Amino acid sequence: MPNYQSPLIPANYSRDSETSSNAPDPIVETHKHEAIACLKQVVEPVLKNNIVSLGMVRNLNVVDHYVYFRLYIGTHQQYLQELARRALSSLIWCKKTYIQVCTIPGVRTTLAVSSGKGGVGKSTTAVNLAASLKMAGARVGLLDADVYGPNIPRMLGLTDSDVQVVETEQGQKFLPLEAYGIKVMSVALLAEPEHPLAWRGPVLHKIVTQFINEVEWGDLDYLLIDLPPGTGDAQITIVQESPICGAILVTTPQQVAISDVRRSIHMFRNVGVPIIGLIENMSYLLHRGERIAVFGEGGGEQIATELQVPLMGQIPLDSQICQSGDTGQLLPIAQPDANLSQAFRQIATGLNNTFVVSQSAKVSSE
Ligand SMILES: Nc1ncnc2c1ncn2[C@@H]1O[C@H](COP(=O)(O)OP(=O)(O)OP(=O)(O)O)[C@@H](O)[C@H]1O
Repeated sequence: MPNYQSPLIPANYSRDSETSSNAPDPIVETHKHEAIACLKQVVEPVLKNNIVSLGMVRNLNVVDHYVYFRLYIGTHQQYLQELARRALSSLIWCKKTYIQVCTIPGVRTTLAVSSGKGGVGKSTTAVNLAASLKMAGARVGLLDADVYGPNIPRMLGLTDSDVQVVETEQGQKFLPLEAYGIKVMSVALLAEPEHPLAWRGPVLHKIVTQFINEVEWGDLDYLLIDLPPGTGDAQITIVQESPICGAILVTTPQQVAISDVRRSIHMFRNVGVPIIGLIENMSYLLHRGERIAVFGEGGGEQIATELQVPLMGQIPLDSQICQSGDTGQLLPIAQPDANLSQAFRQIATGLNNTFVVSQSAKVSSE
């Protein structure tokens, strides 16, 4: 896998030993549980949770007396590797630990923006959230990985732009474009215009891993990844291949959108990626100071309570957001006092309190 530190596979490691028997070896299973229990003692101090619950430890395997796993972390969290190694050293049977560190160089916090179904305003949310984070002083990148409908370049007025390739120490990389101070890369920028993006299986996997690893982002506080809607191949590949710290789910108040969100939440939990929260888009229409619930009421709150995820914010319907989508003007920048801009600002502040502000507080206290 390009740009990931080489996995130091033990010399006597063989994939056959993973598959030689269908029945799980009870000793291996016990050792795996013990290894996970040790890793659960390693706490990420800013997020105040252990690295297993944060979805940072994946593909954990025990072969003979060796523990192998992938550690998905931000560029500022390299120290967790040493803490994980130390935690495992308490296992008397464990002779050596092999950790494959998976990081996007320069990127601190990678967040996925996802939705259970298409058309709920996922890309609109990703773009406006990126703009609000940028307005709050963060360095932001936006990766449009919606292979089935990449429309972020159009939303940012970047349709005719060419992507440059640069030489770096790690080989050739794509240079992201920039709009409103946000770094942008999209599958649409690499595809032929008007050519349908019907990527599947290995091609999809290759494109996605290239995207994640072969873009020269520079230093970013946040990389927002706009995922394709739903819970299919493409989403799972991206989520499994990238150091995503958490997922933000976008829904509308309608019942049908909510049942899809439920499926999405289960998918993220199955692959061990924490849900940061839920954004209810198109929540209401503001008319003469009154909120009109065009698509029903309370859906976001209901699912947030049911599945125990925070409701990060409710975004109103606003016809101006469509204009901004079509003309490349962003409401949080052009009209920071608009109701919709304020709703996004509140969400950005919440994220900054979790990921960036508290992190700088940590750095200054060190
Ligand atoms: N809060 C809002 N108020 C008014 N219109 C909105 C709002 N959010 C999104 N829209 C409009 O809804 C349409 C769909 O939005 P968008 O493309 O962001 O959805 P999506 O979930 O990313 O769709 P897909 O996943 O199918 O690409 C767009 O025309 C967008 O301008």
